[in-house]
Amino acid sequence: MIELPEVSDQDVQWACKVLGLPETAFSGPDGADPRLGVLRANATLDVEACPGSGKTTLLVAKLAILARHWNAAERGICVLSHTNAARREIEKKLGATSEGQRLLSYPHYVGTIHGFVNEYLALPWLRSKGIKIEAVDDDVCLKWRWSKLPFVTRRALEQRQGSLHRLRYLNSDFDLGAIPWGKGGVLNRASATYQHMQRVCQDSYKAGLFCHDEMFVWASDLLDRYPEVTRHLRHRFPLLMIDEVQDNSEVQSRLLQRIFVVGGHAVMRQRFGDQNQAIYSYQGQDGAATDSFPIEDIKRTIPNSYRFGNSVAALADPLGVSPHGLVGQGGVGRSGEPELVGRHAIFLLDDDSVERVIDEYVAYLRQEFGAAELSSGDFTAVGAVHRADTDDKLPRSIRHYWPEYDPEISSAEPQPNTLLQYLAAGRRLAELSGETNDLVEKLAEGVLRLARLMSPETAIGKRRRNHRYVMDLLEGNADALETYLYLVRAFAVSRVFPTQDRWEADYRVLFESVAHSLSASHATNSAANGFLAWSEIGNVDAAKAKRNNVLWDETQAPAIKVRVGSIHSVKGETHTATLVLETFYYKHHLKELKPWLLGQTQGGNGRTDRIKQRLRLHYVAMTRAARLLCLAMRTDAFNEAEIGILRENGWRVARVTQEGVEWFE
Ligand SMILES: Nc1ncnc2c1ncn2[C@@H]1O[C@H](COP(=O)(O)OP(=O)(O)OP(=O)(O)O)[C@@H](O)[C@H]1O
Repeated sequence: MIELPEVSDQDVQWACKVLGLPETAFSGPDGADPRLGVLRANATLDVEACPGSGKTTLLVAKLAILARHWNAAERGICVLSHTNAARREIEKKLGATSEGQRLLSYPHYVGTIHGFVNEYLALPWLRSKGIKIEAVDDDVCLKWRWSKLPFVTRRALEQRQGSLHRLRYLNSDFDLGAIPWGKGGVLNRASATYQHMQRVCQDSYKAGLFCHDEMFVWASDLLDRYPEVTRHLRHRFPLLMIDEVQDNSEVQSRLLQRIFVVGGHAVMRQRFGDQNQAIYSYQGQDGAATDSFPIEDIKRTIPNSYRFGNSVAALADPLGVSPHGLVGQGGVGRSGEPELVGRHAIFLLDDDSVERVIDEYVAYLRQEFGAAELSSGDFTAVGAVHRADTDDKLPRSIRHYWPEYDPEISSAEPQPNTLLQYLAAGRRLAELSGETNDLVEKLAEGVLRLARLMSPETAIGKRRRNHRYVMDLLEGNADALETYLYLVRAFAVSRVFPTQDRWEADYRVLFESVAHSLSASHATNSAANGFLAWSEIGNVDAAKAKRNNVLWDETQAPAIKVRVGSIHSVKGETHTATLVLETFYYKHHLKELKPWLLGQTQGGNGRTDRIKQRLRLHYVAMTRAARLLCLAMRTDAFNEAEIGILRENGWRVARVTQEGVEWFE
C-alpha cells in the first residue's frame, strides 16, 4: 500500500488559507479537532459525519495538500462521487493554485463513478472488441431499440404496459431479466417477443449505442475476462477517495470493490459520507449491501456542523434516520450577525394561498436579514417532488407554488428535453459557477444531441469536452464552424434571451444547419423538430421574473434572488436560508413527518422504506440552511394544540392568506 506524504503544520495552515477558512479550522483551538486526524491519516478509513461537518471541505483540503507533495509521475489519486460537486469545488477553491491545476489533470482522476468506469474500463474494452461507440445516452439508445422492434412486438409490449424502458440488458449475454407480463406473470424467455427484445439490444450494441448503466455491464465483462486489469488500475491509482459514498448503488459498490479492494493489494481508500443523507433510493435497500459504509473498525466521525447553529440542529436532528445528536457551531452571519434563534418559521397554506408562499418567504427574508446578507446570500426554496401531472391534493409539486417553475432545468446535472432547455440549464450553471465555459459546454452538448437525434446512426459519440468535440468534428467545414462560433458568442458571451420570432427565424435555423453538418443529414426529423421547439428561457422585464428557476425580487433594494429546485439538486450545498416546500408522493411528505416535527419521535430505524426515504430527503433539505430555516405546510396538517407545541419547540408559525400572513403569537 502507498505511503502518503506527511502533512505538516505548515501544510494545514496553507490549506486553511487557500480555502478561506480560519487558521484553526482543522485543528481546533486546542489542536485536538478530529478533522486534523483525517487530514493526516495515512490509512484506509471511513469518515461518517453530520451535514455541514465539512466532509467535502476536508476532502478538498486533503487533496490540495497531497497534490503539493505528490511526486509519482504516473500514479495518481482517484476521486469519485455521484455528481461533479467535488470537481467543481476544486475548480472554484483551488483553480487558481498550481496544486488545483495539477489535481485536475494527469495522473489524477476527479469525476463521477460513471465517468471513471466509462473512461478506464467500459469504453476501451468495447473499442478493443471493434465496437465504434456512437452514443452513451439512454434516450437515444432506447428510442433506437424501440424503433427497430417489429410492430407486433411493440404492440404486445404496449398492451401490457411495457415501454421502451424494458429494453435494457443486465449482463453481457443480453439477459433482460424477468419482464412482468400480464397479471403477475413474467414473459417467457423462449417467446418470440423476448427474443426480439434481446435482438434489438444486441443490434444496438453492434451499432455502438448504449444506456449509461450498461457501461457497468461491460466493465464487469472486462474484469471477468481479464482479472489482471485490476492490478494495473490499482497500480495506476494507489489512493481512492470517495465523497457522498452513502449514495453508491449496489452495482456501483460491487464494481468499485472489485476494481480496488478484493483479493491482494487493495489500494488505500478513504470514504466520506453520511447514511442519514442517502437520498438516491434503491428499492427496498438501505444503500449498497456489498462493501457497506461505514466499516465500524475504521470509522472516524466529526462531531459538529460548521454550517448551522444549534437552533437549526435541534429542529433537524429528529429527522435523521439514526440521529447524530447534531451540534451546530455555525449559524452566525459572515459579518458576525448573531444566530437567528427563535426565527425559524413554518408557513401554513391552503389551496388558495399556495402561490403566495414564496412571496411571503421573500418578505420574511427582507425582515430578518440586513442589506449585506440580502444581497450576498444564497436563498432557496426546495421540494421533494418537482414534477406532477395532476392538480389535486395541493401542493403536489414545486410548480403549485410557482407555476413558471420548469422541472427540466432544475437538477444539478440536468438532461433537458429541448435545445432551449439546454441553453437555460447552461445559463443556470454559469450563473452559479461564474464560468462562461459551463454555458458553452451545455450549448455544445445540446448541439451534439440535436445532431444525434437527426441521425442516430451517425458516428457522434460522447466526449468529456463537448465544445472541443464539436470544433473537432467541424474541422474543415469553415462555414459550419463559423456559424457555430457565432452561436457560442451570441448565447454564451452576449447571453441573448431570444424572442420566439428571433428563435424561429434565425437561431433555430442556424442551430439546425450546424447539426446538419455534424450529422451529415439533410432533413430534420420529428424528434429533432421537437427538440428545437420554442420555449421561453427567461425574458427579464418583470420585477419578479423567472430566470432559470431563479426567482428575482427587485421590488425593493437590494434585489434578492431565490433559487427554486428539487431537494436532490441542492445536495451537498450550504444556503443562507432554505424554505422546504410540502409536496406529495402517495401522501403529503411533511405532514407524514409530523411526529418528528413536533418532537414526539425521532429516528427512523425499523420504519417502512417509504418513511425512511421521506425522512432522509427532508433531513437533507432542512440541513442546508446556515442561518434561517423555513417550512411550508398545509394549514390542516396541525390543530391548535399542535401549533402550540411547534412554537414551544422553537418554530414561529404563520398562516398565509390571500391578504398576507397572520402570525400565531
Ligand atoms: N473546518 C471548517 N471550519 C470552518 N468552516 C468550515 C469548515 N469545514 C467546512 N466549513 C464550512 O461549513 C460549510 C459546510 O461544509 P461542507 O459542505 O464541506 O460540509 P459537508 O459535511 O460536506 O456537508 P453535507 O454532508 O451536508 O454535504 C461550508 O460553508 C464550509 O465552508
